[in-house]
Amino acid sequence: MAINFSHDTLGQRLLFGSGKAAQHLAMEVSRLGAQRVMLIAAPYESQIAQAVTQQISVHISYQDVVQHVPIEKAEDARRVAIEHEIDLLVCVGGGSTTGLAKAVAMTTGIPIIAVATTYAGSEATNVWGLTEAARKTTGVDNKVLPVTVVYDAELTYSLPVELSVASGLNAMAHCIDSLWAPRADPINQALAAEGIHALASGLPRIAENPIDEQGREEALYGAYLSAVSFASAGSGMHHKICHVLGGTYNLPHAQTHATVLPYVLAFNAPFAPRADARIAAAFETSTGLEGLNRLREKLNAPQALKDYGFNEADIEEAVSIALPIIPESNPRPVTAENLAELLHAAWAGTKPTSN
Ligand SMILES: NC(=O)C1=CN([C@@H]2O[C@H](COP(=O)(O)OP(=O)(O)OC[C@H]3O[C@@H](n4cnc5c(N)ncnc54)[C@H](O)[C@@H]3O)[C@@H](O)[C@H]2O)C=CC1
Ligand SMILES: O=C(O)/C=C\C(=O)CC(=O)O
Repeated sequence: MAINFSHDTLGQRLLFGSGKAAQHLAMEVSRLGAQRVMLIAAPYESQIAQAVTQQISVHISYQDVVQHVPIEKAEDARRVAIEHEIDLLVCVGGGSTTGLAKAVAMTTGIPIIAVATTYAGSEATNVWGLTEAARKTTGVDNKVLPVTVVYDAELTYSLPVELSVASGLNAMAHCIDSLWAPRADPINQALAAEGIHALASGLPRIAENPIDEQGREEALYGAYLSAVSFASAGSGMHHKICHVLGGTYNLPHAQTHATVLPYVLAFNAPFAPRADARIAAAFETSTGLEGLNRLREKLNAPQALKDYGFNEADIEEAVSIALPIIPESNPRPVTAENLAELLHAAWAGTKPTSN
């Protein structure tokens, strides 16, 4: 078969090493010649942030982080950065913290160093997200891509197992959705497949022992691959559904991804045999869904959207918001009926099966 595609690779430095975050961060701050650092870290992440920034000088610390980046929070952080003439943003935390740093970078152009402490992967994408009037908007802008990412598995030891599992499955969703997303190509598909493999290996080790260094390192490695493939391939059907659930109904991000993913895989797999074969190979199972379901059982993964605050009565509205934004690249035609059926199943937590 002829090989014919175009692919953009984003430029970013990655420093990966357990126990080395403080040293790596100091090295990067000095390399960039930054004088006025704004540290962004949520209250839960402040202990980690304190340890990681001990070798650098922080001009101001900012903690007002809210998931899905409400516009008024973004505007306040931008104001603070401008008032303090900040020349470098250092964010230490999960996707919400990185998301706030990105919102500041988007309008000010201030560079970011991201020290990631979950598996959301925002640190490795040029995708921003903002929520205004109960609608989440996402966009792409290279200004928001952190110049450097620092990964240190030890910083993730404190992430509770339940959140590690949900966040790891958010990364898994980046990989799986990338296989049929609008800009899917052989390069991002290869990264996605390796990401699935790494996450499937690392996450069960974490569920068994949250301070398992190998498991934590594999999960971070998988998260990075997942984010690079997602940034390159774009948002597929799965991400569009989850953005509506997160932005409009304020559902928790990682748990929502973890719950919806098997339903989207079950929905698309019969219409995407090559993607399914790739997912199955990465899981070393006979179908992708078998691999994902087995992993989810091992991890005791989130099961039903009703457990995370989604109301059955909101399904119709969610369908009407999500349907127009589902990409045409989706392998299976999506209708109001089959999307409502998918959301009903995800709401109730019935076993995801292909038909
Ligand atoms: N722009 C992009 O490419 C992406 C953006 N996102 C965005 O990221 C947000 C979700 O990020 P998540 O990381 O799932 O959640 P999060 O950043 O909201 O973190 C969840 C909770 O875990 C705590 N936490 C983080 N790291 C910890 C650690 N090591 N130990 C103990 N507690 C820790 C946080 O303080 C928070 O309370 C959403 O707003 C989502 O839209 C997610 C993926 C990609
Ligand atoms: O849904 C995801 O995991 C990926 C992208 C976003 O969440 C976009 C954002 O809101 O920053």
